[in-house]
Amino acid sequence: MTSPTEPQDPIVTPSARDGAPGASVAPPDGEGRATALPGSSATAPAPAAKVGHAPVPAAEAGHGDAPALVPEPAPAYGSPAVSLRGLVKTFGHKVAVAGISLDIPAGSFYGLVGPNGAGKTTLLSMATGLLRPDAGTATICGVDMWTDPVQAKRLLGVLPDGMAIFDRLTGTQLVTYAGLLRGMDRETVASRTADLMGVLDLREAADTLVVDYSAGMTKKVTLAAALIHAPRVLVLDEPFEAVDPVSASHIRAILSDYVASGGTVIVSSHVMDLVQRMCDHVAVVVDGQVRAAGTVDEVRAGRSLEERFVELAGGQLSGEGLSWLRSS
Ligand SMILES: Nc1ncnc2c1ncn2[C@@H]1O[C@H](COP(=O)(O)OP(=O)(O)OP(=O)(O)O)[C@@H](O)[C@H]1O
Repeated sequence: MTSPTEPQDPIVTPSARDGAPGASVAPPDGEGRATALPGSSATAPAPAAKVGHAPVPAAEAGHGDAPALVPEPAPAYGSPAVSLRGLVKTFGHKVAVAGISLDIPAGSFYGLVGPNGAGKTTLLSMATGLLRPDAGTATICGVDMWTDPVQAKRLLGVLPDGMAIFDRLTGTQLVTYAGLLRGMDRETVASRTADLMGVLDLREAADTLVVDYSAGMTKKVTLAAALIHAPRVLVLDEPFEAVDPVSASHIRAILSDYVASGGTVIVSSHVMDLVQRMCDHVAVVVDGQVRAAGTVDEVRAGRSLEERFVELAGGQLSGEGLSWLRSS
């Protein structure tokens, strides 16, 4: 279900996947997993100066004779970049998210962890305007996602998990398209696209169709599309899945620079060691609820994050069962 207040973001429908860019642009379905190249239609301010360029002057925000968009002031360090209140989502009888409230401090590198099916993707989809909540609110730098989605999405870059993209474009075309959709001027888009393709080790594949990319390459080019407008908040669902270690290390360096320059990163991951090393905050989601949240040190409470995670998720570290599988 869509409502009149939903953002008019570029959405790739199945028919568009085989067609030209812009062949099928529709609002998000608001139910189930959206198929989207998420983002907004205007340039956001730029804490991500390290992604190849200095911060974007306000004048760059417009193109042609369009008036320049003046960036909103960044929230002070420590105030929430993302604030979630009482978010609920059910699918039939399944309660995917059961009333989650969470504050993500600005300038934090925030990990979201939880077992399979815990509700992480559903939560992030509601926070980023891809899935309408049954109840609750999500605000991005003080802007309500569901009452002012266009403004809220200007502040966001999103790497969704498992969504369709315009894969009949080349990598360069896809990233360029994402920048132009956000109202950036062609020169800046071209220059940043080249930077991103280089940093993400996609230069040789720049003119290859995305449909012919490997899973890791697709992940990287989607990340480039999420970064092109230098958003204030980056939401990344499983960004390292299928990505090789060298590329993963490049991505981590980009994200760390981004956070150091004032950006906020929210990353969902199943790799506890990575979250422990990379993130400064973490929330553990189990059965659609937050079981623990805070700084990584607070949550792990003197143990490894993996041990704490297993404890909170009610699991076990030692292998049991499947006795028939043992060879002796
Ligand atoms: N569109 C949908 N229709 C029906 N059920 C759904 C839908 N999306 C999610 N669910 C259910 O909601 C629950 C939470 O799913 P979600 O994808 O948010 O979990 P997750 O924590 O991201 O899992 P994973 O770590 O495996 O990716 C699961 O039980 C899932 O089956």
